[in-house]
Amino acid sequence: MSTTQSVTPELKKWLREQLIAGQSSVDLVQSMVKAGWHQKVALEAVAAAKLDNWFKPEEATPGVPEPDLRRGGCVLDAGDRQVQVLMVVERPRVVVLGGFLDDLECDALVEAARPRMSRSETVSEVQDGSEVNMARTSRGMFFERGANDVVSRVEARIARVLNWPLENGEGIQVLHYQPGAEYQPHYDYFDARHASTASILKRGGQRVGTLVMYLNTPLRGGATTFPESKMAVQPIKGNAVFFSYPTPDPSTLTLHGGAPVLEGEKWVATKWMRQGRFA
Ligand SMILES: O=C(O)CCC(=O)C(=O)O
Ligand SMILES: [Fe+2]
Repeated sequence: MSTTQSVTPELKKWLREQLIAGQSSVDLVQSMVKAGWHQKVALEAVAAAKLDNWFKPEEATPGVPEPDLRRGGCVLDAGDRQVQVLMVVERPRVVVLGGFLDDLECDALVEAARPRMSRSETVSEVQDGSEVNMARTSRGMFFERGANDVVSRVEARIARVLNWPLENGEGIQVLHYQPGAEYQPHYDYFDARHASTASILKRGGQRVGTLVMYLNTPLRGGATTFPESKMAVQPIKGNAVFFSYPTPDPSTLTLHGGAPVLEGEKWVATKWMRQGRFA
């Protein structure tokens, strides 16, 4: 063969499939060499196929909130501050953000929420409305959208970083977990089988994304866990975990929970984002 071997689209496709099927790069290079390819060409072709298999942000699902990661930025411009991109996962779609809130914002949210906390409720599975649920042993409250200056500032930041209209966001919810308290794994979208879902969906449609912001750092425990992908995000003050789910379906792998707090306490603020305007 000549030294100007060129890799055909068919070969690229085959390499990508082999990599997805679990073939090692070394084995693939060896089989290409056996088939007459120059080692250098084979190495480059396999490396290119590996890159092709990596998640391409421009192919992100439309119709859900999503930070702009197209240019591989490690830091996002949130308007009034720079937010760090700490981890990016394709499926479930999870992005961990660093420095989303500053310490003063975290403290202000906790202090504004503290006098208004009551035992958290979840949407009732049997009747219209919500009820106290043993799976959720935290205490919580909701801020109306734009409830105070800090809430407004944080809501504007969320809309900008996640490219999602502020009007599609529910009011921020603050949760407080004492030692032993947890939020057992659940999906944030509304389950079509529940009696109350039809009336909930009239206000802005389904939830399609969640941002959980950590308002303090517990001493031990309290991670946000994604059991299906065996992933845990540690709750560090000021950081946030974002995840999205284009369909209200377990295939999104967005089952998640708040692991029990083992020592200290845990405060989070959650913003749920709807498909349409949440009025
Ligand atoms: O506390 C956590 O880490 C998770 C909170 C959560 O799942 C929610 O607010 O929907
Ligand atoms: Fe949740």
